[in-house]
Amino acid sequence: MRTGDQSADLAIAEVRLTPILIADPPLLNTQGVHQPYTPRLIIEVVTADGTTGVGETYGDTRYLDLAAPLAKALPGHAVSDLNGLFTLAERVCGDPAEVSDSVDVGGLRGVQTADKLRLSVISGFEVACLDALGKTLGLPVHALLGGKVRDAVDYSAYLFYRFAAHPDGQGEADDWGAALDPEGVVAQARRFADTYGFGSFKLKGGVFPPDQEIAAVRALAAAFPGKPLRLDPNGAWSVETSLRVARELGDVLEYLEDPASTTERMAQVAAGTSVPLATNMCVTTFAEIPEAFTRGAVQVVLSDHHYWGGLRHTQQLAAICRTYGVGLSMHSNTHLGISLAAMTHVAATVPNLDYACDSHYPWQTEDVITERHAFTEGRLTVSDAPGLGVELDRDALKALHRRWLDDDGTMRDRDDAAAMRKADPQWRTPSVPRW
Ligand SMILES: O=C([O-])C(=O)C[C@H](O)[C@@H](O)C(=O)[O-]
Ligand SMILES: [Mg+2]
Repeated sequence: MRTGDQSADLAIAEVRLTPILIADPPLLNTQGVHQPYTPRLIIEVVTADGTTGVGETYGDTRYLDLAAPLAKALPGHAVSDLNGLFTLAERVCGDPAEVSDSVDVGGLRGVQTADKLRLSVISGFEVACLDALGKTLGLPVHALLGGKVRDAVDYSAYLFYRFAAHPDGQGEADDWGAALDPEGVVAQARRFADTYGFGSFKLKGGVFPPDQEIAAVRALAAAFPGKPLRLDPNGAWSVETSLRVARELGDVLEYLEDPASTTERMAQVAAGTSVPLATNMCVTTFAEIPEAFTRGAVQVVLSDHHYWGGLRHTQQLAAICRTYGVGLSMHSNTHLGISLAAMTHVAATVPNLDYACDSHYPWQTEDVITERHAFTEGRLTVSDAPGLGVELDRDALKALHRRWLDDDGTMRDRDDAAAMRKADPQWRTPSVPRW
């Protein structure tokens, strides 16, 4: 690696795509339960003078299908030409075969569109290019994005109802036990607080009838007085139910996340409550912003560099939110340390990141980096090392890729409803509003 070399050859010589399967605990959401293993894609770009940058994104088949032509077209393209990366992707990626208007379970992030799939793929390449560029120039990614405005980024505990073990007995065992009632949720929160120092808590809801989830949030409020709390049923409730929950929990919620699906329903809920509404479902693209913001349907947007199209798009989203006086938080779903590094770099550059970011990372026991990120007092220190500041663990990558190769295809596309059918053969993705 040549650092600080202004005359380095930034042209991409090689791109490596490695699909992997990573262990995921039996976490519950409104669609079902997480699979024992979930797909991710690790992207490496190697410059002509041998610097390697790494990126990470979704690894389901439809993402792999778009990543392959982009990887093939990239050699010769400069890692510094990030605008050109988007143009190239539009030209070579084509339209994905399978796009539906159903909610994408790989992150429960609103409807699927061809653009969103493409942007999710580009984001992994953008991060890899920025990592390579930073390593070449001897600069951290946050410096390439304009510089950090904070030295540490706050994260929130991401609480889930969960089974003790996967219904089919597969997957990696852990010692968290089941969390299916308020006591279980509080015990989980306690462990998150003690181990990582998190000072705010989000409960993934939409799993049990609302009164049970209200009881769980009340129990959290009693156990952690004054701490910011969030509840996210992923659009499972009607407008009436959303308003009832907002009334009952208004005194303890920092925000209510996607209580109802669609901008229309969110606008109706927002009109009837002063509890801020957050979303990572009805505002997930720039095109969805005007209607939602002008109607006051959401007060907080959860950014996510994966599906917004990278770190620079996240900064653009932040600027629009600032303009409209809408708050900004950060969404997460099952991801590894490369993505957490990218999230932390961009979060460090956004002045109006008003809330602690979500991260699934504590639930992930496997990683492809040599040194895992460590939360202290619920925060991650922003790395000043060149690039992302992480190093790929090639042995781990190989082993997780081996798992992907050995899989018969059942785990290669995340399907929480199918995973739930192992426990309940009649289970179908619930239609919304569910309650
Ligand atoms: O709405 C959210 O915050 C998410 O969808 C985050 C995650 O994808 C989560 O719900 C999950 O993985 O079950
Ligand atoms: Mg959400």
